[in-house]
Amino acid sequence: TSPCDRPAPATAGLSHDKWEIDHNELMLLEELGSGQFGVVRRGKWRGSIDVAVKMMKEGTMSEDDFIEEAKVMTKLQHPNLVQLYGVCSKNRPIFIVTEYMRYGSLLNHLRRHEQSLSVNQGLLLDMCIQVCKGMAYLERHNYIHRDLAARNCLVGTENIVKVADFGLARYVLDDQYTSSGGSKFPIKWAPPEVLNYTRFSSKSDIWAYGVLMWEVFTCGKMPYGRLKNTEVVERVQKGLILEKPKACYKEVYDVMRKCWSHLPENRPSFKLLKETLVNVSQGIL
Ligand SMILES: CNC(=O)Nc1cc(-c2cccc(-n3cnc4cc(C(C)(C)C)ccc4c3=O)c2C)cn(C)c1=O
Repeated sequence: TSPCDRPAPATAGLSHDKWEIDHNELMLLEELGSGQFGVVRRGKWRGSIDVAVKMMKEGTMSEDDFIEEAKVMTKLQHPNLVQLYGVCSKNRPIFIVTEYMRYGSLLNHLRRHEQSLSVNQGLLLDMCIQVCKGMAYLERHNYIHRDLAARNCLVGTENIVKVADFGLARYVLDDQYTSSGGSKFPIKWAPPEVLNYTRFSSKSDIWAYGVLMWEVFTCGKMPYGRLKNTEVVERVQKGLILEKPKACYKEVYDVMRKCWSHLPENRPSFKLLKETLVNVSQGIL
């Protein structure tokens, strides 16, 4: 009998994993910048969908572990999370294909629009609430970001803010980034238990979220100014915290301070934080 009249094997089509993207369906456009894993470009997927494509530089990522994790990450879907569409893992370098955010990193956005943003605390608080919603979703799914900061959030149209690159820190091969003594380790966003034991948890994400709130209400200042990492470690371990930003309601600063409770168990959950911040925004605005 000819192959065409034999029934297709039951596995036909399943072998093409839905998180695998055919690179022939991608059209690469301008470069957006480069991050921990190398160059990122804007692109079009299937002719019309705007995407960002990370082109993994050799030796920057433990690729096989990541490709395994990608199956889980594509299932994390929320309006305030930058969506992972899939990976092109059949060739090297591998591509990570995500949703495209038109206005780039939140940190650059804050710095660029300081004049108009510094007098609009309602908008600043709304940005913080959007990040909190995305993080509350990750918390519900027991997913830890490990590098939450304004630089790792992205801005879209209508002041939409989304959390990016959640969980990717686990696949970075650069010791300067992964070890707490390294030059690229995000010391200024780390709580005592991470500085001392690199113990990451949703409660360490909460500490980082408090620093992100401080970044938002200072329109992108560097936390602890020009202090060296060693000086920041000393201060944090002694219980010293970031001072209240000038243009920041006391109720908002009180929320930041709760995120910086020395003991992880004394910090709020993202679920509770969201309710608190929404109440604060209704109360003061
Ligand atoms: C104008 N619009 C845009 O530029 N839009 C966009 C810019 C980027 C972009 C461009 C260059 C570098 C990076 N970047 C930055 N930090 C990173 C940090 C990490 C960790 C592991 C250290 C957390 C991993 C990857 C990256 C990374 O790829 C990004 C996110 C990504 N997306 C989705 C956009 O919509």
